[in-house]
Amino acid sequence: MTRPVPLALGCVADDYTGASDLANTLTKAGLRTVQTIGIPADDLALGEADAVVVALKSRSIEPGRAVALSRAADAWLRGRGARHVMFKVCSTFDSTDRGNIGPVLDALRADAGEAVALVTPAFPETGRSVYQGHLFVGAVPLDESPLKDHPLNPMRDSNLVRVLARQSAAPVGLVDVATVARGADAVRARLEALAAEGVGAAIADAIFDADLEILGHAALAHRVSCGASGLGLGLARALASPGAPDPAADVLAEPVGGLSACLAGSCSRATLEQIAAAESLMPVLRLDPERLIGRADGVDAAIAWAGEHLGQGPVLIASSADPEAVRALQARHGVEAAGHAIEGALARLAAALVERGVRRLVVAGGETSGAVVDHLGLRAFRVGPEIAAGVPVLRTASAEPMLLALKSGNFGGRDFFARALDLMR
Ligand SMILES: Nc1ncnc2c1ncn2[C@@H]1O[C@H](COP(=O)(O)OP(=O)(O)O)[C@@H](O)[C@H]1O
Ligand SMILES: O=C(O)[C@@H](O)C(=O)COP(=O)(O)O
Repeated sequence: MTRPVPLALGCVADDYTGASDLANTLTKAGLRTVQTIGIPADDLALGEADAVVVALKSRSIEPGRAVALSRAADAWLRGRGARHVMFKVCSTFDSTDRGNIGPVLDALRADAGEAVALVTPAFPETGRSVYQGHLFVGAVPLDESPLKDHPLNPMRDSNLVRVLARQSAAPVGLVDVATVARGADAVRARLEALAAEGVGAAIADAIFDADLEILGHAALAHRVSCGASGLGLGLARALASPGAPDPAADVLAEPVGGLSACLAGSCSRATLEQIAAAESLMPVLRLDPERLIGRADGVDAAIAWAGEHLGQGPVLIASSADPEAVRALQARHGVEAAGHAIEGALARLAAALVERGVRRLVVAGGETSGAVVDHLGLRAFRVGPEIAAGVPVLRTASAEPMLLALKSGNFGGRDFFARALDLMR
């Protein structure tokens, strides 16, 4: 039996949309990338892959469980020859004081035998930049952005050195923009100096892609790093062979046919605008969340509604609501109970849609996508062309293939749903 080619890069992502965002970036930079859902079976045939992104649903679960899953994913990737593993977190650093970024990174760093790990959620293409350790979303600090109202992890502090320190065992330091501007050797030297002071993680400033290229080179001197797609870009550019053929080219070569539908559980501002824009293009059903929590009649009614419309073209079904309505619902049912119940309802709805012939499915929301993909039992995707920054078309590797788009709540322009459906044929 021939031995598989060692992976150039391994990645552990803390949610499914985040994983496909990273897989998109790696693919665009020329790495042949496979996204798996959960830790793959030992004998998964990867084909010709340079990178594997293992998608976990570990962002908002109990920290001990997130650590265990991430360590197992890391061990699988190391077993496939990955020398460097990047832990993919959200570009808006979604987490709470309990974690899970700090506890997972502490564990992966200890397993890798590293004293310090470089951390940056910067992703300039989507407006995320880090300056003096403060995360900006577009022109505003994180704590003034819509992320301050996230249903599961409201982000109320833009100073990431402070945010990560609250959830890490070791002190957290800073690699500032002036050091990054001096190049990869200066960044490596700064990391060594921080490690000598006992610092376990270093937030690195990055404003432009060029900064991330420097950080990617510097990070490869270590066995583990942590960041969002921007760091993936830096790592991929440092690893990809120049002039490699486009790895996304053949994913849409064969149409999958079938019906198409969109589901939205994201309450992010971008998604709310995209749903409003879709209303002039396709039938939109706005779910009453009270009928999804502890009851099944909301899902049954939505399935019946979809049955009437699906034959005529795509439909969109959304539980999404504005921050005030989200807070009111959470006050009545609890944050986690409300979130999980709605995710579960949308997942059951997705399964019913697939049963009725949907083969092209767009899902908005990270946790929502996780619930849907799990419920559908999908295990691995090939990564196709980009719909919008951070969102590729995914193709299942199954005998009866499906096309999916898993959209992070914050991503995409107003016309996202139309663009996705146009590409997914
Ligand atoms: N109307 C609603 N009220 C409260 N929570 C909701 C509502 N609709 C969806 N949710 C929950 O909000 C969370 C949105 O998270 P997610 O799907 O990750 O979206 P995003 O990518 O925007 O963060 C999910 O847990 C979802 O079930
Ligand atoms: O890095 C990002 O912003 C995304 O890849 C991501 O992880 C977003 O998370 P969700 O909004 O929960 O999809």
